[in-house]
Amino acid sequence: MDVNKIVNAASFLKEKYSKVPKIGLILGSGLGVLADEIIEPVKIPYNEIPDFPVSTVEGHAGQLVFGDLNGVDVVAMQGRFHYYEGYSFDKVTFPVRVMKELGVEILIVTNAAGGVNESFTPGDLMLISDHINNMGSNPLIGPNDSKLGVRFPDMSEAYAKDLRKAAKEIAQQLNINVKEGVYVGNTGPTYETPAEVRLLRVLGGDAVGMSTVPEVIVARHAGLKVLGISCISNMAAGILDQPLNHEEVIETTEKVKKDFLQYVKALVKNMA
Ligand SMILES: Nc1nc2ncn(CCNC(CO)CO)c2c(=O)[nH]1
Repeated sequence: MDVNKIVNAASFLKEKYSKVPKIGLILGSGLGVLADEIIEPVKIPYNEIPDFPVSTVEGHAGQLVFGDLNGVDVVAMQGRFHYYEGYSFDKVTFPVRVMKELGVEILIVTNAAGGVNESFTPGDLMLISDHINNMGSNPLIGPNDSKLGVRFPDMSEAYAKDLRKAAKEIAQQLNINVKEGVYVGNTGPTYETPAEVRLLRVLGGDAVGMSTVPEVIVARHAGLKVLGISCISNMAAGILDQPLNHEEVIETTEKVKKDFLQYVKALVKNMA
């Protein structure tokens, strides 16, 4: 990872938005609607930001949105980058490095995911308690730049306990039934097979997706606190014995957006 590119991109963005965002948000498939809630937004298309990739997936816009969300200065990624798009892990996680350089302290990462835990129902929100990196690689492989983080980062609390505790309390206050579980990150772009789902369940997985793990690894390397939320957009392969498709993912996230918006806005306010 080239530190000069991180500093250059951050300098470009600081010219556009002078405040220091405390919270960074990565909005998954169909969840970008949260960025539309940002007050006095400053929107910067990814293709204008030096060394930023561009999103190529339906349900992922392609812009950074700075502004006020429930009284807190935030920067939201309306559209994320995925390894399956052909981007390197460096490219996928570059926005997290830039968020750190901008002064972000807490990263809220969201995604749409398949339910591996058979007690889940499409439309559930799941607080991520931990993750399993099933992507066969790691964004930190290669020379370590100590200016960015330590060589061997601790991952025993990748998802901050205090933030998760507060998030569960807020869910109760809002009467939102939030699950909690382990997110498994696959490379994609294929959805998982029924046999893989059975393996992931044996391994302790509760939800499966194609993102989040690289961004969280880099966020922890950079010293950001992390809170993760999955929107269970369908059940994983073999559970309902029906084919999986991206259109269903988008449809389900559309159905849950009211609860999702209310919940994440309350979480942000609590982090002020
Ligand atoms: N069974 C299952 N359901 C899912 N819903 C969302 N995703 C995350 C992947 N999202 C892709 C394709 O929808 C777009 O980024 C998945 C997944 O990987 N598996």
